[in-house]
Amino acid sequence: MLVNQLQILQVWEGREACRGRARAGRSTRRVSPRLAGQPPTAGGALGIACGACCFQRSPWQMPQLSTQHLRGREELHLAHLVLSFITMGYLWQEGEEGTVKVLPQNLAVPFWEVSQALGLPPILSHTDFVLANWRRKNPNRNLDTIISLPGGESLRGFILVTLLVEKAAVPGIKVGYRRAPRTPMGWSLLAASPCYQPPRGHSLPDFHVFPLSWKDNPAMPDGLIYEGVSDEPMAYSGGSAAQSTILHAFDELLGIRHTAFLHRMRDYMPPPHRAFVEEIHRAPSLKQHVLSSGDARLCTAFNRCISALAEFRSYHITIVTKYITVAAAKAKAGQADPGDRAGPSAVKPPSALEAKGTGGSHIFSFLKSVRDTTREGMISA
Ligand code: HEM
Repeated sequence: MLVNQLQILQVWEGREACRGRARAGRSTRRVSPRLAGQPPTAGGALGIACGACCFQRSPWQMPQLSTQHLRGREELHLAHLVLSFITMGYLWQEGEEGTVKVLPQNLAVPFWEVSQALGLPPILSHTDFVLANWRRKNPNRNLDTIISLPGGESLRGFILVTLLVEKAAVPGIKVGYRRAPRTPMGWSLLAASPCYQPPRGHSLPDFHVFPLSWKDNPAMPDGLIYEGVSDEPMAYSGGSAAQSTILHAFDELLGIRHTAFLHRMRDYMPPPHRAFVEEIHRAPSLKQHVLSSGDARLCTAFNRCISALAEFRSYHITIVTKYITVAAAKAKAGQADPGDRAGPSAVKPPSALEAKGTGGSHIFSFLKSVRDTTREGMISA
């Protein structure tokens, strides 16, 4: 079977999958086939809400997907989204133990080709997980994700909340780009903060599937071999909102310099986003302009933007604290989120976030240092 662009679109919309299931009278498999003593499949164990059953065969048996029919950025992004989720399902279907070291050629080659065409790394990034992963339920209704992972409603809520934060930042980005000193960027960030709250009825997410990295990950110390692409393993960081362009753009606009880690995250942005951030970096300094103007009102407006950015980051730290504490407590009690169909083991926080004696202290010191560096960007009176 040659999977062309149309089939990928059908996978996206889940229509073919649903029809296929209806014809065959079977339901979507949600149990790990490896655990069930069957060969692993590309998407089955993911419980992907869309067309996973199109990929109910092992990637080793699956025909090599052709990317030659994909046209335009939208289709490429959609293909990247689908291939990245299938890859994640294949690699992590049994959690962090017993991870595979080789991505089969049938999956690796098309994933690599689509990634090259988009200038994105061949891994599920923020671009896939959030920016490309939404649709309207119908023209007048609310947003929904295209693909989700086990994690129930809470994970779907997390994806959409992050998307709303991106949306809330748009006015700030627009004004910031025009570099008007009386930017309402601060308001934009303040408007984004409440978006952090889980939507009504949704609890905090159980990210048992995170971190989905094969860089600096003890479970995959050498990275991943993309069969048919290279014999050498390659290492990539998984998706994180640290790869979101909005915060990088605001930081550059306000002259805030951050860590090597955050800089490295720019490699995970779509090239036009990266170019946008770099263009702001190259432009004459806004802070210098405000300072040399000697205008007290400009200084106040500038500082208000810095405060809003620091407040936003403080709020984020509060949410991350809640998540780590709640997830650790749930894991201890062996409780699952009611919306999570994957069972009690699913509430186990990922090892990188786990309070393994450190209480996740490395994460908090990182996030706090980013917040404190932001505060240091203030113009003193
Ligand atoms: C329960 C929800 C969340 C958790 C547990 C969480 C966790 C984390 C963690 C652990 C990091 C450290 C970097 C990394 O490991 O990649 C991080 C960074 C970051 N997160 Fe979140 N996050 C959450 C929600 C959000 C949302 C909704 C946004 C909105 C865009 C966001 C934006 C960021 C940004 C921009 C960074 C980079 C650090 C910075 O610029 O301050 N996070 N997050």
